[in-house]
Amino acid sequence: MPASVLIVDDEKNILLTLSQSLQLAGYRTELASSGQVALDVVSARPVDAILMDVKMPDMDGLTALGRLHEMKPELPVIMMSGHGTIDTAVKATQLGARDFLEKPIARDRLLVALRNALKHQAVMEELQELRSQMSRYDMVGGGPAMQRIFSLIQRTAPSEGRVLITGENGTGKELIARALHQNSRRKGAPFVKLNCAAVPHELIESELFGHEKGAFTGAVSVRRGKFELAHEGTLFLDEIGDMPAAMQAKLLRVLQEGELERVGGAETIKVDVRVIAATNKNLEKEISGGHFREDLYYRINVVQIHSPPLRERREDLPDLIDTFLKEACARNGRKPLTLSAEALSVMASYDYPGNVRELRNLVERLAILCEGPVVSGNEALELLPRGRGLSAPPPLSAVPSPLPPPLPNAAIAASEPALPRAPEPPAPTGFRPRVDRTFREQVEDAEREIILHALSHTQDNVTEAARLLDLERGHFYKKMKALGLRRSAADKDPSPGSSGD
Ligand SMILES: Nc1ncnc2c1ncn2[C@@H]1O[C@H](COP(=O)(O)OP(=O)(O)OP(=O)(O)O)[C@@H](O)[C@H]1O
Repeated sequence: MPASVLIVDDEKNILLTLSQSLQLAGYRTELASSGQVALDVVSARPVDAILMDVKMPDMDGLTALGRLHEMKPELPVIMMSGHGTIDTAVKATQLGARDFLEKPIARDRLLVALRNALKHQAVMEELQELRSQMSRYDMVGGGPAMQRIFSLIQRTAPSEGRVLITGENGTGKELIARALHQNSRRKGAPFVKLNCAAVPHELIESELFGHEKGAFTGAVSVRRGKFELAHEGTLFLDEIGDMPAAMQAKLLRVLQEGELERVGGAETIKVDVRVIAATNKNLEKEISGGHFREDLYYRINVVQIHSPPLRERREDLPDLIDTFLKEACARNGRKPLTLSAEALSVMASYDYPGNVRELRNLVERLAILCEGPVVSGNEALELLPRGRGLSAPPPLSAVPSPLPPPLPNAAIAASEPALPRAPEPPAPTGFRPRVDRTFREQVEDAEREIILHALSHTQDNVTEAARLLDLERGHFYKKMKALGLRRSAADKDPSPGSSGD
């Protein structure tokens, strides 16, 4: 549909001439003989742009412009005047006019001004839509990759289609899964998450399907699994590429038939769950290597959303940094910080192997350590891990900075409370600090490692393992439970209940 232009002038001839020119150029026109009539038209029906004279009896153009701007700040208005002075033009711009034309008006100049005003308007509307999508999905990023993701979320969320989200760690896969749930008809029901890589293989079935009382050692009461908990809602299976083969077959059955049995149970339970899965692995490679079932892959991969690494969408960095900086400053009770152009270019030269999660942590660190109010290039430089991931040398010479250098990992470890002494201290087996998992997740990983190591050292004797780590036996049990570890059949201890915890 052609754009509609409201022309406002008290001189009939001008109204008719301008209207003719615009109609010839393909616009629809409406005519108003005064500022008041223009206000009435705009409040009655939509117009796309206004062309308005300054000098009119009753209500002059500038007064009408001020009122219009209050009513519809986004509506583009082009002012025109036969006695245009610089002052009037400046005033009109201050009141929100998009352009100012001098009478007599050259047709070409008029058409260019109108085209520009409408184009500007379209861009603003697009930006507005993007902003509202971003706040709707709790995700930041206006670049083409994020726009593609928003559009896929918008089209997929209302359906029942299963979605496979792929991408490196920390790229926002869980946020996408949550956005899909929040924008689906299931949003009133639970969103339940299971990280398949974080649960020991022998526990994953009972985590997903639940268990009956006495199903195995430690199953002291009936427990509903994640599928039951997610009934009528969404189950997010993170790191599905790490699901053990036996479990993949069982998952396939639930996806095909919508029913399951709890571990140790005979009753068949019907579930209505939308499954969204995520992985940082290449599942096609996993299939060729015999580690992932092809039939399961096709079941979970109805729609695929790929979340690219941050280094491939650097255009999102300014928005992400700005958002995280505002959040971090508010959280740490300090005045808002801004980034200098040098700091931004330093931050943009880093590759972020831990993706958005790593960026968020670095920005938090900036908010805590920088003096402000503007972060300098050197402060940003000091913040980045040295010698890792820089895609190009930062454009600054490394001069001394007011910031302390980043804490080496050893120093961080040294500032943590030391583990209790034990007669034969078991060392964590394979834990390495990572930037792609949160602090809490890494501490839990380390705790799980320590406990499993102690248990293997004592042939699963819990009392002995707790003693070795200098922990209360009851506390040791609680920790195991919180970390998703269960006592194995080999555990020769009496039940934790008998210890009174
Ligand atoms: N587009 C985004 N806008 C705002 N925050 C984001 C965005 N993408 C990721 N984040 C933030 O980055 C962190 C990691 O995101 P998320 O947990 O969704 O990533 P993930 O890909 O699921 O990671 P993992 O594979 O390690 O589970 C979170 O703090 C999240 O809020």
